[in-house]
Order: sequence, then structure tokens, then C-alpha cells
Amino acid sequence: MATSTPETRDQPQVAPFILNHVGDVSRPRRGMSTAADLAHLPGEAGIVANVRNTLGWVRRGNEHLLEQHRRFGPVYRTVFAGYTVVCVADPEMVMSIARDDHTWSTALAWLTFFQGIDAKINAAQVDSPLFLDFKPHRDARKILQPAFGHTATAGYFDAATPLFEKAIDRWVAQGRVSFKEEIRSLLVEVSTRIFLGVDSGATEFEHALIDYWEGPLSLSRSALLSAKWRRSIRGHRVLCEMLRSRIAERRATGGDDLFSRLCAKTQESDALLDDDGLVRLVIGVMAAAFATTSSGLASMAYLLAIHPEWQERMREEAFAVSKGRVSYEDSKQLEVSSRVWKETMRLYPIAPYCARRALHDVDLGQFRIPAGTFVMGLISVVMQDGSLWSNPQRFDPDRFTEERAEDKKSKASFLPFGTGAHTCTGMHLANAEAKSFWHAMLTRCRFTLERSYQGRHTYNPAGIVSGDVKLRIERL
Ligand code: HEM
Repeated sequence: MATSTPETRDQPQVAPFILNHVGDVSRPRRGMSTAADLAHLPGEAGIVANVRNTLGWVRRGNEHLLEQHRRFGPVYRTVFAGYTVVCVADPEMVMSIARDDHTWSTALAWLTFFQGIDAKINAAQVDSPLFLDFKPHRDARKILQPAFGHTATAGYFDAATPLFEKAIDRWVAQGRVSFKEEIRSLLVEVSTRIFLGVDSGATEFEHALIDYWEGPLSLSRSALLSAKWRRSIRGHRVLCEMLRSRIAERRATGGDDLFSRLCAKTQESDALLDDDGLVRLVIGVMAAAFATTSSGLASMAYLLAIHPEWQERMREEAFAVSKGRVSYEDSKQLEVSSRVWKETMRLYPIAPYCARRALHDVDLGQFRIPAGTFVMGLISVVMQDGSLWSNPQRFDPDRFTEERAEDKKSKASFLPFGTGAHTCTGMHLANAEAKSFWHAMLTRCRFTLERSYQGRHTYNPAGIVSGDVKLRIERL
């Protein structure tokens, strides 16, 4: 990045101890420990609470968070995977935490999860837009913007569709599919194709990405004590090497994948990013894309399997829009599909929170939150808030129709992709992938669960329905 000084208009009020620790808050040079004096807040702390909450999040997902919200109220302290955090479940507060970047830092929060995996992350070499704020963040978004615009997304849609069709044809021929497992590999294959423009090396890339991404859930951050943490460091190194070795070739040959687009863009004389930064930005984007869309598709497969009437509605619409392959433009007419996808993300939230840290002391409702506090704005809890949604635990995609518009009841009601400056870069791509996939699937087959079970929400680390989602497939 060309500059490390936030513009004057960006200067937030920052507690001096934070500045001393991280330097420039727009590009923090390292993460911070999460301890803060929060004894005045309801909630829990300590080793037992840590284990209970970590298991609660992982095994019972949003149900655990809703339970804590009922028990402790809209602002409470907790400890999760070793991080001391304040969880916030009030819709308006969640909204302001996600959007008010003069009070809350995104970079300081997300960096905390990943600090130590790689020395350069700590030295503020960009890895993800989530590790940046203010001007450096805007620069990173500016670099990414053309690679996520309408034309690029239409291109990714066209590249993804034949891969979806090929996999679905195989499942149909087999008469069954272990959906959760297969959709994850399929989405990695699709991501490798549309982000990196390669059809080979997907498995090696997948392993490295999984290892890197799961590091922050290690109970110990010592390479000596934790195999998970060691794998995470190694995974990150492998990713860097794989990408770095391909830059020159991409600049020579070009391509319409994300990596080639960014390689071309960062070759320009006024480039905001050097080659190392480019590699790290691509890893950051791919890490954010990894397992999010595939988790949503797995949860949706489960919901459609147990609600065959919605399969029929979506199938009818899919055939009405196109009997063969659907184009990106035409996919915009798939409104029933869009409602079911939204309802899936509401009932089985993929990303539970917007992570932030207080830059200075601030009031949240009746509580004073000290500077440096790690705060999670629980978008997943708001998406099931009984004051905003009718019968919130019920699967009811029509709540998103224009007539009912439950998602518009409050600006904070439905934020599966976050909001504000750090709104998900891949939002349109994820929505497009979901439409392409379900159009291909529902125009080819009907499906039911091989073994019926009561699914629940889990975090792994993205939110996903429990169980293996094994499907019995019947050719149309
Ligand atoms: C259904 C799938 C997805 C969901 C639910 C999701 C959700 C989110 C959320 C909630 C945030 C904001 C986090 C915060 O404010 O703390 C975010 C940020 C981000 N997402 Fe996604 N995401 C999804 C798919 C993707 C995909 C496919 C990509 C890439 C192609 C992607 C790339 C990113 C990036 C780069 C950011 C950081 C943006 C920034 O800091 O400016 N996401 N995502």
C-alpha cells in the first residue's frame, strides 16, 4: 500500500495505549490481546465458561447465542476460543457497531484472530480488507472493485455453471450424494477456477486454505503446543508460495479470473499494491470466500430436502426462466430461489457476527465499554429476533416477499453479509453462485434425505446445518 497515514478526515479518537501498541490504527502493525475490565457487564468469564461457550458455538450455533442473549440481555460479556468478547444482540446497536468506524475498528478485531500466523500479517502487510481501515481499506476495495463488478461476476457465473452441471450429472447418475462433503470440494474447485483460473492444484490449495483458516480456532497459539496452529502457519506459507510463483505467468498471459485481473491491475505505474501485497490480498479474499457459500448451499439442500413443496416451487420457476442453461442476466428472474436462499441464510446464518474493537471508551446501552474491548455485533441473533420476524424459527421464505417484507422492518433486520465499509465484497458472487447451482440442480433432479434427521445450526467455523446431508437423488 502506498501510504500508511490516514487522511485527516479519517482521524478517529483513539485511546493512547492502543496507538502505542498497534501504531497506525488504519493498518495496525499487530493484533492485541482481548483482556479488558468487563466485570460490570452481565455474562461469564473463566476457563470453564471458555470451554462451554466454545463447544456451545461449535455444536449448537445460533441456538447457543440466542440462549445467552435470553439469559444475559442484549449486551453481555463472554469468552470464546480464548477470546474475551462483548456480544451485542440489540438490532440498532449491532447496526451502529458495524457502521460507525470512528468508534469501532474492524482491522484491530479481525487481526486479533490471525496474528502470529505470519510475521508479515503482524507487520501490517495486507492480507485481507478486514485487516485494514480508512484509506488503506478504501485502496484495497478500489483494487478489488473491478474484479467484483457486474461484468466480472457474469464471467464467474458463466465459468461456474458448467462445473456445477458436471458434478450434478455425476450425482444424478449415482442416484445419491454426500452433499456436505461434495459441495465443499465443488466450491473449492469453482473458486480455484474463478479466482485463480486453474483447474489443477485444487486439492493442494484446498488443504492449505483449510489449514490456514482453521488456525484462529486453535486453543493454543504456540507452534510447539498446537498442531492446528502449526498447520495454519504452514498453510499460509504454502498459499503465498503457490500464488507468488504464478504472478509472472499471469502478467504475460492474462485471464479473466480474479488473480489475473489483479495481477494486471497491480502492474500499472500507480499501483496501490506490490506483488507481496497482491498475493496476500488474494489469500484474504479466498479465505473469506472459503466455506461460506458452500455452507449456505449445504444448509439449503437440507431445507429443500425436508420441504419438497419448496423444491417444486423453485423447479417450476427454474423451468419457466430457462429449460437449458440459465444466463447471469436471466438468473435475476429467479425470485423464489432468491427468497429460499435468504431464508436459509437467516435460519442457518453463515457468518454470525461483525467483529470490531472499541477505539475509545464508549457506551453501549447502560454499559460503559472500555477502549480496546473486542465486540461482536451478532447479526445472526438479530436475524432471528422475535420482535422483527414472525415465528422466527419457522422456515418461511415468503417472509421476504414485497407484501410481507419482514427483512425491511428495521435496517438491521437482515444483514447476512454485514454492512458499512466492510460489507462483504463477495455478496453478489455468492448470490449468483447460489442461483446458478440451484437452477442446474432443480432442472435435473428431485432429492430427499437418505436418512431423515432433525438438523440444527452449528459453526464449523462458518455456520452450517448439522449432519452429513446425504441425499437420495431421482432423475427428472
Ligand atoms: C454466503 C456467503 C457469504 C457470507 C454470508 C459472507 C459474509 C460476510 C460478512 C458478514 C462480512 C463482514 C464481516 C465484518 O464486518 O466483520 C464479510 C466480509 C467479507 N467477505 Fe464475505 N461472505 C460470503 C461470501 C463471500 C465470498 C464468496 C467472498 C469472496 C469472493 C467474500 C469476501 C469477503 C471479503 C473480502 C470481506 C471483507 C470486506 C472488507 O473488509 O471490506 N465473502 N463477508
